[in-house]
Amino acid sequence: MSLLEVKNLSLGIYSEKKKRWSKVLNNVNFSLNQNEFLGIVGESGSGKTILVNSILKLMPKNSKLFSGSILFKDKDILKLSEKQIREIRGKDISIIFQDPMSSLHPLLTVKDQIVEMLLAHGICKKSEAVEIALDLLKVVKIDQPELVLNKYPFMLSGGIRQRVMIAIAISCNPEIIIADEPTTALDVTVQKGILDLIKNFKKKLNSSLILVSHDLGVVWENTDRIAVMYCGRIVESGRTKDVLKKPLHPYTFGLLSSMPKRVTNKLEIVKGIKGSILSLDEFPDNICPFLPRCDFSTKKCSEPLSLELVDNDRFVACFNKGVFK
Ligand SMILES: Nc1ncnc2c1ncn2[C@@H]1O[C@H](COP(=O)(O)OP(=O)(O)OP(=O)(O)O)[C@@H](O)[C@H]1O
Repeated sequence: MSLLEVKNLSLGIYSEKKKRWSKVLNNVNFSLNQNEFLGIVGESGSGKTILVNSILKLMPKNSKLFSGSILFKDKDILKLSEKQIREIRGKDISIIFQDPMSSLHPLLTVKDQIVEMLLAHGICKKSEAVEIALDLLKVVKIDQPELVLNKYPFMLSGGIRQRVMIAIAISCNPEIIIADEPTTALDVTVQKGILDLIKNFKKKLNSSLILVSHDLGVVWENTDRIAVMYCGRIVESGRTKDVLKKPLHPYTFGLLSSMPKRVTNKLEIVKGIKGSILSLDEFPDNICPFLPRCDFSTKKCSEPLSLELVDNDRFVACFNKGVFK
């Protein structure tokens, strides 16, 4: 059985301006197995953040669940009370946000933030907490951890802040760690160090990971399975290597063509995908939302479609699977 199962998840957000609901998640299905690393990719606005935040029941106030469930250890997270979900957050499922500055408490030292997490979940006695906080800073490879322990977030560099965020995320040894664009706010030299740390979760912590990124290279190198999102839907999923070596959905193919490749020391011209992502309420619910941008569409593409199993653990929502090969 899977560790986490997202079933038929549809979520709406109310727009005051338009005076109507937009479906930001549309019948999303995926699962996460024990010790598995799953990548979620897609353009900005495709629904990646809203999806992973839903796993911790952190949906925006102006949202409404239309359908679906998120099963973790036989419990539907979406049906838990605020008190019940608070017991799970950080302890069983933790999240590393894109911008550590906005997720760390600005008025608490690093020590206080880690200690608070450890004590809130009963991980250790008060007398042991500072020692454990120090060890955690060593685990995330922070130099001079004793000094960093007493600093406030604004006194630290972006890379160190993100390492502190990771220390907090792993402090309770959670079963699932969600990393939502964990390196986007950091410069390139720091990114690799953070990704190397995250890679180690698998061996050292035995945790499962959901890694959200718009960078296919990052997902390729760091995950076992991948789900490609477009307009609030998963359009293709499967083993990362299978999907990225032989994409079957034209959107995945387009994302891959948009990756810069170095060829004989010259930068190849990136092909990209024509047009831009639709606003979510612009398209009928069950019609392929990629249709207006697709170079391979046929008449059949204006008929309703859904995500179909095509091979071992490989799902695709397209009538013309792999037609561009
Ligand atoms: N609080 C909110 N109020 C209104 N609309 C929202 C809110 N949060 C998200 N949305 C909308 O939901 C859709 C999905 O947003 P989401 O942030 O999940 O996308 P994303 O794929 O994570 O994008 P990015 O890569 O830029 O973070 C977008 O159309 C976004 O404008």
